[in-house]
Amino acid sequence: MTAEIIDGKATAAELRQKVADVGAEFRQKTGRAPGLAVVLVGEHPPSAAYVRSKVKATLEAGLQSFEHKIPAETTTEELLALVDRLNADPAVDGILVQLPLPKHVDEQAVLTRVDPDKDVDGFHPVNVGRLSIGLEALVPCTPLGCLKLLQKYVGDLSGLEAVVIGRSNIVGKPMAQLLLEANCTVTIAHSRTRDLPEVVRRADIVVAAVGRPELVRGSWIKAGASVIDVGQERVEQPDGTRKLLGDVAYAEAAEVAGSITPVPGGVGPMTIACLLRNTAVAAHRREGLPDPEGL
Ligand SMILES: Nc1nc(=O)c2c([nH]1)NC[C@@H]1CN(c3ccc(C(=O)N[C@@H](CCC(=O)O)C(=O)O)cc3)C=[N+]21
Ligand SMILES: [Mg+2]
Repeated sequence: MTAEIIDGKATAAELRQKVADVGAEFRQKTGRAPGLAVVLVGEHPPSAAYVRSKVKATLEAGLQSFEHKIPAETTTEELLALVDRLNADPAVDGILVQLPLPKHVDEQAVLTRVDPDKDVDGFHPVNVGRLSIGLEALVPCTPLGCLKLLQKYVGDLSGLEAVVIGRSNIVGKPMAQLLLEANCTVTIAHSRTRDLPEVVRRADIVVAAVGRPELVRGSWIKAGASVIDVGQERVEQPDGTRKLLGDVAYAEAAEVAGSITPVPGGVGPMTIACLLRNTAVAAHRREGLPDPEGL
């Protein structure tokens, strides 16, 4: 058996097109396009590359982009002052502070300063709490993208066994909340889990988000399961080239899984599309308009 490939790139392109349509309609109603502010502190090359692709996607969807590149030496106080200005700016519907922040910056203070209504990353404690009690919230982009892929490729998730590997605030925990909301039976596994292979073997849905290249082996996967791979690490190959690897040994897993995301071209593109989606949704809520349909 060979797994169906879950095409994150194509699904993300569809979502981005919907955001573009919804954004154009929003502009007709309000006289402005939804706006996303991205804050990049310092020059960490991978972060700079991610920010470039976010800005490009924002502009391609016809949204307004506000880019703030500030020096690595910026203090917590200065960063809080920038967030305050973005919170007060009526043209800004979404604020994303690119992580990781430099070590001297109080990351939690910065994330908690973002207006929860503009928190398109869904990292503010108010949005975390709202998600956990089933209220309308802005939901973190990576787990939201994973859920959308599962809904498209699996359909109704009700009653399925889901195992999330990884317990980060950015992916693992919100992913578990979303799967629970979708009526899955959810297990969160992590580095201290005893007999991880045996835990994963009972899963109909596996979400791997640990950041350990090819940790999850094909022999861990139940036949027909759906596998979502959030990992992406650049790993040097024997021939000296660098390859992007996920948390799942793809070739092995694809022989047993029912469906699986590739790396690249799986979860990554959905993260960016969901960022645009969250910006459009935040813009509608801020203007008192009903949530756009089909996003
Ligand atoms: N406040 C904040 N919000 C984030 O959402 C956030 C962040 N900080 N910091 C860094 C991580 C990482 N991240 C990715 C987004 C897209 C791809 C992506 O599109 N990846 C491509 C491959 C890209 C490549 O080749 O390197 C793919 O999977 O096909 C990857 C990683 C968002 N992040
Ligand atoms: Mg973890």
